[in-house]
Amino acid sequence: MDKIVINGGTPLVGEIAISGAKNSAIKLMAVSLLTDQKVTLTNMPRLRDTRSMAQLLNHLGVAVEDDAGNEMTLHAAKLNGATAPYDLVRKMRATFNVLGPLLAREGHAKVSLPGGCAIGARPVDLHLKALEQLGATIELEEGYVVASAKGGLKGADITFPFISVGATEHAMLSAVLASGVTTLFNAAREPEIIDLAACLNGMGAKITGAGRSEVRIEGVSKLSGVTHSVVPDRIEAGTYALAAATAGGSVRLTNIRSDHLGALWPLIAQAGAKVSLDETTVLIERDGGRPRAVDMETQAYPGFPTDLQAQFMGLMCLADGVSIIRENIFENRFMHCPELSRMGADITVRGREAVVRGVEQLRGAPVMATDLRASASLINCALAAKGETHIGRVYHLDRGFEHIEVKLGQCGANIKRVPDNG
Ligand SMILES: CC(=O)N[C@H]1[C@@H](OP(=O)(O)OP(=O)(O)OC[C@H]2O[C@@H](n3ccc(=O)[nH]c3=O)[C@H](O)[C@@H]2O)O[C@H](CO)[C@@H](O)[C@@H]1O
Ligand SMILES: C=C(OP(=O)(O)O)C(=O)O
Repeated sequence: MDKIVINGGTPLVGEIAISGAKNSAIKLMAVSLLTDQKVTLTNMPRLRDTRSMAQLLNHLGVAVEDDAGNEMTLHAAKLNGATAPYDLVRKMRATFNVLGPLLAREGHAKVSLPGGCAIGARPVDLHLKALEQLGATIELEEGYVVASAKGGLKGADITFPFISVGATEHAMLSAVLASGVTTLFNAAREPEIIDLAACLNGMGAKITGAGRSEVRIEGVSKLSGVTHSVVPDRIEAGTYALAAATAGGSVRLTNIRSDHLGALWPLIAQAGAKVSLDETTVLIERDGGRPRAVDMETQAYPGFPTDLQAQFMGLMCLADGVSIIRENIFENRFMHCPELSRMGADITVRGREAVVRGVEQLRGAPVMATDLRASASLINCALAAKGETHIGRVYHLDRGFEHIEVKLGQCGANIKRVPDNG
């Protein structure tokens, strides 16, 4: 296993090209199960999660051509079966979203309950209820969901009791080949949902309303192949924007969709960094002095993303004042707090809220990555801290950040990956 070593305290200066979105790419890969023709994805990030998804799809019979660059072609001419085993599903969340497509294509499926970051209980009841409403019969057997839809899936009205990104995507992936019309109410509105709909529509699906709370899906009998470019990763972009604000300096991010981070830019500006935006780039500049304390709470899109909560907290650790950070999406997403405290941060967690009293200086320390985005907050704080920080368990980070040492290194960060013999 590797660790990342950062010698902090130098401002970041340079340019970073943002990759395609992990959270879109892995769902787009599952789309390949819905057609016997080729699905080509461009602007694909090269990540541990995309590799894990490719392994699972390959196990199911999908031929995966990966050009070692940023293009991937998936071809499910014929499937090997409809079982997604525990070992291939447990590493991440989105692997579970093969259930609906397998049901739609094969009429039955057996998929292990998923894994993913341990940031809450993360049940899949909404996914299963949606599939049942589409006519599937579902049983739980020894950690597996065993589902069948003998006469095929049938369109239905599905009202989500609260917003779920994964359940919205899963319902869309299942309903595209169902007979009749499906309407989703209280659907998630994340850019990744719009990306998924755009890809499916490019294959002949009839989806309208993606990105709004009400999504209409008119089932079609067949989908064709497609070439689709993955939407830029708003979480990677937000992470590096916050890295520049935390460590100071001047960093330009390219290949972004700045409108996808509408909740972040005003908060970075309130914290004292200069934010200069156009549609596809942003320049973040902060020099001298401490950031200002700003309160923040996470919300479903277009609110502040929970996947940037830890990184925003990293910035607040150095603020002049007290910031209250409220996590509304996941009940256990403060695992980075004790690790940030090792670096000298002053954070008190009270249920869903963290009270962050900014300190003047963070100091390097040995810390441990606890989940994907938590790891990114440790990186950002280590870049700002005085001295050396060793970040263990970087496999979390590798799930979702492409070439992070290279990208930050280009901006002058003193960061390296070394074997962890500890
Ligand atoms: C791979 C991927 O895209 N992951 C993202 C996705 O996760 P994911 O799709 O798992 O997140 P959801 O939007 O589904 O979760 C929101 C909340 O709903 C709960 N819930 C969800 C489904 C369900 O059946 N029952 C239930 O109770 C969850 O535990 C959580 O408290 O959206 C999250 C919220 O933006 C992001 O943090 C994750 O990075
Ligand atoms: C929580 C995340 O991923 P997953 O849903 O796969 O755990 C994430 O991308 O921040």
